[in-house]
Amino acid sequence: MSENQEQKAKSSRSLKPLARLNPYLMRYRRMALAALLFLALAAVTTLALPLAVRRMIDHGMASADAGFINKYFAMLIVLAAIMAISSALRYYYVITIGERIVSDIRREVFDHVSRLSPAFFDVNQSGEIVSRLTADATQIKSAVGASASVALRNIIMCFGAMGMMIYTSPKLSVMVLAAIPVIVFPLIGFGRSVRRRSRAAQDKLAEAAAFAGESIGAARTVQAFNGEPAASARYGAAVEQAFDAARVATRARAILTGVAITLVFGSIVGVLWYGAQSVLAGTLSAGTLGQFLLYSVIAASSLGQLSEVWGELMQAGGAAERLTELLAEISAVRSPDHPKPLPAPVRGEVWFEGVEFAYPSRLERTALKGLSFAVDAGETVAIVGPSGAGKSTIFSLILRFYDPTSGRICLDGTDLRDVALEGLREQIAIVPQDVTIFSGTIHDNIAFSRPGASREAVISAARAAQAAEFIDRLEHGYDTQVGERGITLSGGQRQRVAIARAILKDAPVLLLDEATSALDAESETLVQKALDELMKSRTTIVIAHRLATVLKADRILVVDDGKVVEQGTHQSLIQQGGIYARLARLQFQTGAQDFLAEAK
Ligand SMILES: Nc1ncnc2c1ncn2[C@@H]1O[C@H](COP(=O)(O)OP(=O)(O)OP(=O)(O)O)[C@@H](O)[C@H]1O
Repeated sequence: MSENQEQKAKSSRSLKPLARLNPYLMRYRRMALAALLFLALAAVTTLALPLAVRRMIDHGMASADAGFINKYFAMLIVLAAIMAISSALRYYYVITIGERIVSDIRREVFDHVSRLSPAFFDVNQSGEIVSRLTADATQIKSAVGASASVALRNIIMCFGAMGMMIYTSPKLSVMVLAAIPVIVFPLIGFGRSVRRRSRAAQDKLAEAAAFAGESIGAARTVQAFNGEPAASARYGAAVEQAFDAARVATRARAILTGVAITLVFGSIVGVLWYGAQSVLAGTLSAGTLGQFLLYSVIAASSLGQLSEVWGELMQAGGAAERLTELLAEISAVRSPDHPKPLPAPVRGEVWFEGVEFAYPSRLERTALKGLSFAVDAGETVAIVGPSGAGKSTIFSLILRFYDPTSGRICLDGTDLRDVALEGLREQIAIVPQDVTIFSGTIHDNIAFSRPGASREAVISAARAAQAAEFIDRLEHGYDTQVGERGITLSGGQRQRVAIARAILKDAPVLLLDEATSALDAESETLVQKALDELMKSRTTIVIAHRLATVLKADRILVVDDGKVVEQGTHQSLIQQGGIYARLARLQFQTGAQDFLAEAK
């Protein structure tokens, strides 16, 4: 067991994690109080019933007084009505609070997780997080909504009935009370082990869900490699593991229930036998024994129900623990408490000064090793270098997905760590290699970079990005559904949507990761035209894969093994005959060879 798991196991031996739900409950104080009030009212009316029964047996029936019996039956009806109304209201308030709290938790966890820095997502599977949002949240809902109220009602009933038992017959009660430790201690022990096992089952389920999400998301790749049997086997094994864990948890709960009922009813039967002897001996009235009997049945069934929901509450404790763990996760990258303002408007100078960086998930390998360069406002700089040199890492650091281990990165002379995160990212537009298209309309996808943008603004960005023409040809134009639940766009179309997004954002700094996949000649021309438009009059840093791009750049930075190893224009670098010349020959293929031929 890893240290982390051990810690989790240790902390999962109590109901304490449920206390983490308190702040949420406090938000709905009034509703909670109302629920508590009706809960108590329903319990008290239930507890009043046996009193009526005794009086009826001892007075009404013994003396065959019809008027007395009628009066009592009328009272019973009133009691039943109070019980019915208060039970209905309790149900309404309790379930509503449960739903409300879980909606709040879901929103908060999602808000929090979506703001965590990418370092978190490097080591956590997205499917597992989604499973926590759905399965764990649902468990909390049933706990807060149902189990907690059942538990509370039964605690009130149990104590109330026990009090009334003592009032009815102290002697019989002493015997019952003596049996209680025998009943309660084993239950507590069992309850703990149930909770531990439930957490294990939920963990296994989350693992299975994570794998399913990954595999279904990559269905094409899986099918292309005939990977379905392997994926099915892996998912099947994960589901079976989850089942095994759930069965172990269920077995523990079943034993818990059985043991509880045996202990409780065994003790009651023993005590009643003694009571029956007392009635025969004339030391106890039949009505009193009846009353005692009813109270002990109420106390026992409350205990029985309590032991059942106890397990559920423990499960919910596990779920609350897992969700609050997510909420306690602190983002590695945060806005400073007192952010420095950036100049308005931002000019767009980007400096790297002796930047060292290792990914938090791979600290042993330094990705950037003292990287320094400066990009002037409005300049276009192309970054080239072999695979794994650290080019994408540079982009991640400019966007402040991670902070450098040492050295600093500045925008217009201000260290990125001193600037508000949102303010920084407002100044940067990115066109990534793999464009994410969200499910929604084309309009929404372009306006993603500027929510609330007008239709005119979106259309003009699409025009500038050479995307308007293909959008106009779609059946519903800008309102066409794309992404997961809509049509699929081609590689070139996706890129132009991404460029339109960047044009609409109109930020002073542009990060452009050129697609490596070859587009057909027509798309290529269109994408190039769109990019030319986008790069106009702003600082552009481009991870270049095309000859046309490096030729147009004001300067080329050659990055290798986390450092800038050469700088200059295409021509000067070719003449140096270093890494760039070699890369250019390989990377830019025929285009470069033509160029080299021309240069000679
Ligand atoms: N999220 C990550 N976590 C851990 N290591 C990473 C992560 N992303 C990249 N790396 C590692 O950091 C190094 C630099 O990667 P980077 O993606 O910056 O290279 P690149 O020059 O962009 O390569 P390519 O041209 O192939 O995209 C590589 O060794 C890579 O394995």
